[in-house]
Amino acid sequence: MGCVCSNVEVGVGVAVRTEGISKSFGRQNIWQNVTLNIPPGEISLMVGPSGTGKSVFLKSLIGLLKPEEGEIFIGDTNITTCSNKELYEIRKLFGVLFQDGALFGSMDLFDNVAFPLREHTKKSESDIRKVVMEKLDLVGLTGAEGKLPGEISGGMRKRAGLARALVLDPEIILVDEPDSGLDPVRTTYISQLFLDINAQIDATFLIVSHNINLARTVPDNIGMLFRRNLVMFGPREVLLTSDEPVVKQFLNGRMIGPIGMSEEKDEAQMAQEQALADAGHHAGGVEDVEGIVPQMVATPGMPHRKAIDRRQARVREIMHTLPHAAQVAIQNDLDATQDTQQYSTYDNGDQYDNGDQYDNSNQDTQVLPTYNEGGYESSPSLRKQ
Ligand SMILES: Nc1ncnc2c1ncn2[C@@H]1O[C@H](COP(=O)(O)OP(=O)(O)OP(=O)(O)O)[C@@H](O)[C@H]1O
Repeated sequence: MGCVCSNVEVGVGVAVRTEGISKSFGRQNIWQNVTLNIPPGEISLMVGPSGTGKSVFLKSLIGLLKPEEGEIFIGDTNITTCSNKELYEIRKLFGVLFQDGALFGSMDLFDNVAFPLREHTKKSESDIRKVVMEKLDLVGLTGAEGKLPGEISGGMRKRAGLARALVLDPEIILVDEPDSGLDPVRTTYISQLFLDINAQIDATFLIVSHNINLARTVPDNIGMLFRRNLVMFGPREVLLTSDEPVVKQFLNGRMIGPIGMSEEKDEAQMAQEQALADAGHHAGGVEDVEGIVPQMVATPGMPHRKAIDRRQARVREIMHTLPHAAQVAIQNDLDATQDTQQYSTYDNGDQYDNGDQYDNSNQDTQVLPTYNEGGYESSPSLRKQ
């Protein structure tokens, strides 16, 4: 397990793995049989309509909620069976940014950010000051340390929450809806911070969000929860080029598709909405975005984001298991990176003559690739409930 110290990085963030986990509250099943590997040191994003259990998933990963079935591994530790003492130690690997920053209203930003250091370390006050000021600087809040949470904007509160999430040098950073309550510009600023922090400390990120812009431009990997199942999890190119109706609908924010106002739609409602759209009624969203928009990069001057190299090596190995469109997008990206050593060039050249390597013929069962140790395996999705 790697360790990240204040200024010196000596390892990569920790891998997070779930094996067939299911969670219910009483008779309400939230999700079932969720198996995925979150690659260490990369930025992963979980999307899904409201109420699909994204926050419950995050809370399960740090042991705040316990799935009734399955196992969760943080590095090598199975947190579903480990002792409370071990769980306490494992939690120190995490930095968590909750939706509202979860700051103490009566403490100024300095004391809020210092809180975990005073609780969990024996650092002197002068060392605490050094760390707190460094983290406040990292999130652009130098000068605001004396303010109370009630005196600053929502965006600043989130950044203060992020500074607090960073003070114990986490190896895994969980972020719950970073965009909630933020305008699109501030959301992009905080997204830039995630990429910069990832470049600096190589921590594993899992962000939960329904923000389409963020999904398209920030993560290395994307997963989607829908109808109590993990529909897919894989490199960004897999979801961003997917023809899966629920994924396309979600990423374009349209009414047409399986997602309804309440969690799901029946066939009759889908047919009625399609008929309205065919008759010219605007189904919402923007025009379908086809293909991949460039991924954001770390701010110039930041260290090179090593997650890019690791992900490329990983994706190269399993490329032949991916859908054709994802292969094309990945190859374009690999070529662009080779040419420019940047991760931002977009070229839509079609380098594959056909999708032979990916057998997509089984349209009825809608099998989709889910990343697992060593590659992708097909997992049934959108099972009719
Ligand atoms: N502690 C709890 N006890 C009972 N039910 C809960 C608890 N926590 C969450 N739930 C229920 O689990 C479901 C999923 O909630 P969750 O907040 O994880 O969804 P979400 O996908 O994060 O939604 P949103 O995008 O709207 O934040 C909801 O129906 C919620 O009411």
